[in-house]
Amino acid sequence: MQSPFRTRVKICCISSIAEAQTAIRLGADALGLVGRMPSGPGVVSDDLAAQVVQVTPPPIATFMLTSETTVDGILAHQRRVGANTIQLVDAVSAGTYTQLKAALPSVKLVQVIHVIDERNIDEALLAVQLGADTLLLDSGNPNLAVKELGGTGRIHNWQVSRQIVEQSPVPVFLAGGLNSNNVREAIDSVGPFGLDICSGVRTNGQLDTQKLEAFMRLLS
Ligand SMILES: O=C(O)c1ccccc1N[C@@H]1O[C@H](COP(=O)(O)O)[C@@H](O)[C@H]1O
Repeated sequence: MQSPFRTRVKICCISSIAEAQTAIRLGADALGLVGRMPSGPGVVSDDLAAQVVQVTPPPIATFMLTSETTVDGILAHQRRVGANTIQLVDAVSAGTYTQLKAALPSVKLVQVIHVIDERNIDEALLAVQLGADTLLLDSGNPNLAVKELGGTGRIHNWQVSRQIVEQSPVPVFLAGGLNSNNVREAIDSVGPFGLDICSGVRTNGQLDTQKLEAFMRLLS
């Protein structure tokens, strides 16, 4: 899929209504709300996530990040939060996308691929075949004893990510360690549809307006 005229931006780890409003004011296309995770700095309660969803106007998308892997667990999480997009940060079994779409026809499904090596290309294309609406390439490691499913602040192998972008029939977001120092190189080398950022626009865990403004100015 070709890049849009302006690379889209999802601001993740939203931790208050005020942060959501700041992100929207500065140009975010989507907000990320991190549910319960085995590790990572961005987790918020389902109650807060639901409040942010309630105050977010169209056309801004609300991405609920879930580490649930069963259909029932994912549906229960979505019912608590009400987001219009579900970001699956862990691998799910083959029939999951079809069952989620049947239960939630208007909710979009984003599959995260943690890019480690070229084997992730097949994993990404299979997720699309099975029903993922969008891919998001991040830098976690689901093979660790305590899984890392995102929020690492690290970049990954962007050459593999580029190959996924070139072969994917659906939009691809790039995540993992992005900031205003590397965002231009990320866009030029990977050519993603969108970018997804958490730690790179924060200071001491709080959304930093100056960092976010600097980041947004560098997009094309
Ligand atoms: O932020 C977290 O705590 C988190 C935990 C588990 C899964 C995803 C998480 N956040 C996502 O990770 C990406 C990358 O973060 P960073 O920019 O490298 O800090 C972020 O965009 C969120 O989508």
